[in-house]
Amino acid sequence: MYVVSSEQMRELDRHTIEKIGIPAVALMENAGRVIAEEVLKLCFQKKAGSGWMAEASHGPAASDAALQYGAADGAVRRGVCPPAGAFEAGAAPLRGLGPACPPPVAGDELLPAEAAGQEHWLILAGKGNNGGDGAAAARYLRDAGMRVTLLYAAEPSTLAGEAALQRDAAAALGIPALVHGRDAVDFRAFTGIVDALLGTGSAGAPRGAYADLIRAANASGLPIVAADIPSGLDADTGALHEPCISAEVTVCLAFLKRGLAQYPGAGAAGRVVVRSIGIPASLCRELGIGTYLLTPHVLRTVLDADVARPRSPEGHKGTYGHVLTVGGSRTMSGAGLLATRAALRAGCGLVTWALPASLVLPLSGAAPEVMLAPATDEESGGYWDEASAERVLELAKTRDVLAVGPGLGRFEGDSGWLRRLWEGWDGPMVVDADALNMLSSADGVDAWKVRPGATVLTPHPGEMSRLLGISTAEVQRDRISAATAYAVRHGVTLVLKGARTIVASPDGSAYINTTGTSGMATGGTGDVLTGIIAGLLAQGYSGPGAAALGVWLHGRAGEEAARRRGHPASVLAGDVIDAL
Ligand SMILES: NC(=O)C1=CN([C@@H]2O[C@H](COP(=O)(O)OP(=O)(O)OC[C@H]3O[C@@H](n4cnc5c(N)ncnc54)[C@H](OP(=O)(O)O)[C@@H]3O)[C@@H](O)[C@H]2O)[C@@H](O)CC1
Ligand SMILES: Nc1ncnc2c1ncn2[C@@H]1O[C@H](COP(=O)(O)OP(=O)(O)O)[C@@H](O)[C@H]1O
Ligand SMILES: [K+]
Repeated sequence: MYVVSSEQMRELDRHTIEKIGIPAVALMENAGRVIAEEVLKLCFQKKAGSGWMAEASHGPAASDAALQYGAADGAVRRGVCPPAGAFEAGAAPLRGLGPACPPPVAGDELLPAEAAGQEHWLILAGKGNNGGDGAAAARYLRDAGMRVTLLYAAEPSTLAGEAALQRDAAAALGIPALVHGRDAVDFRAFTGIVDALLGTGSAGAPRGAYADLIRAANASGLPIVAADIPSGLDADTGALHEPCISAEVTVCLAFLKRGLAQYPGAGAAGRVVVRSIGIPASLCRELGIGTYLLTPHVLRTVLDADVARPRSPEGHKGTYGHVLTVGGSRTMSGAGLLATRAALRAGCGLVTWALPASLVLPLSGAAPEVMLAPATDEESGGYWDEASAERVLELAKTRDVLAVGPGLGRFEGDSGWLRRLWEGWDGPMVVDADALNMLSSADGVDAWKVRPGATVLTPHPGEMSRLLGISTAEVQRDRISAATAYAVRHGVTLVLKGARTIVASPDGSAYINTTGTSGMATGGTGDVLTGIIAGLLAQGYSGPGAAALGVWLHGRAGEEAARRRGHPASVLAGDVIDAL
């Protein structure tokens, strides 16, 4: 699934209208229609969930709707909404039972007429095209049997172009139109709100009437369906302006906007449904859009990485590569162990763990599948030293991938030590934890050799802030840009961790992950990720492929660990490895 910025969305709109010849008003008409459809589905879901449908439905309308949602799987009884964007034409006829053909279904009747008649929705409309979408949606909702009232943020005469056409069409149908500041509005008279105040053309915090209406809508307690984005959300970064709509559903038009894929925006948007409005997806490819939501389909088709991870029946341990983990120290040996075990669970053939010499004996047997290699002299007291770089390079000669950082600690001359590995080892390398801090404190990183092998950096936001020399808050304000800019500039794959982890590749493309759980906010899960990515690199995946598949699998394993434990709060990093 493509993820676009406002600027890219404008380009896609322009191209569709000017080059393909689809009139702007047709796009807006489609927008209005899909927004209305999602409102009707939400109403249906709420009615079905409340049991109203079962009690009140003796008439044909309710059974029509049930047919449309495929009642056979029990979805209607449980009040579960059908999959986003999926409209069933009708349930399959029951063969051999009853009439051969089901009765005709009114395809537009998404909500039984009786239920629609109980709804009265307030459509908040801005003066731009987002407001035009709202006016178009109002007509479809009215046509479905709902009462609707438009509330304009500005004098309706200020609407222009397609939005003015939609305003006039709604007025011609007699849809009541109120204007903020002129007409008194009691929000308690309504059953739901469509937020069509501000879309991708908005800039900065909502002003004046827009801010008043957003506050009133949030305070009303009514369900809010946002058109395209919640008003007040920065569509590019996911930052929330004050105030910002808190939506139950966001009907995102054409393509997912960046701000809906990142927190805190994802939280304000509620359930996000991306609906087509006639802008062809092939245009994204033509216009070079390279930001994606990370799905198994994107992994397979864009990154050549299959979540099924097929293995050759005749493969042997040599087929799947050998990882050298470089990490662990006296007070943080567990980090090295977690990365090492995770690499094995990710499916590589062999793992050797290089660690300070005095830790070898105490840790022998901690993971029987792992080989241990002393990387320092006995005197190091369980910590790393500058001289160990040569020994690590020697060990690396017979291994395929280096995973450097978990539990490493800092030591005298460590940035020079990292540079020795960076420039002396040409194969794939994962750089994490204190190795990232060594990189941050190194002088003149730009002069370091460009590595021929894949280089994957896995910072959390704090480590990213040190790499960029900006605050963590600044990193979080626009995570996609921060990750992409660094990856392109330094020719590395950069994994910016945290909820909705971003994988940025050196060619400028970026992938936003959606797997994972808050249960993974616990010490050691980052070390597990490092091991997984190293294990995948050893099996021959590209840097971006290993990083993206690794992040996806890591999140899925975290979800599974939370399920097994019964609560996310009880997940330990080791559980994530066990769930792989
Ligand atoms: N063909 C297309 O393009 C299609 C577009 N589509 C839809 O259009 C949306 C984009 O529409 P858009 O570009 O007209 O901008 P939009 O989001 O309505 O806001 C602009 C208006 O808001 C105002 N305003 C801005 N910032 C403000 C603030 N902070 N506080 C207060 N006011 C503020 C600004 O006023 P101004 O500052 O210019 O006086 C201007 O009047 C897109 O999200 C999708 O829903 C679909 O119909 C499909 C076809
Ligand atoms: N709320 C969350 N949702 C999804 N994933 C999360 C969440 N919180 C943390 N994670 C994941 O857990 C891992 C934590 O890594 P990190 O901060 O490096 O921990 P550590 O250094 O203790 O190993 C990252 O992969 C991060 O994306
Ligand atoms: K909106």
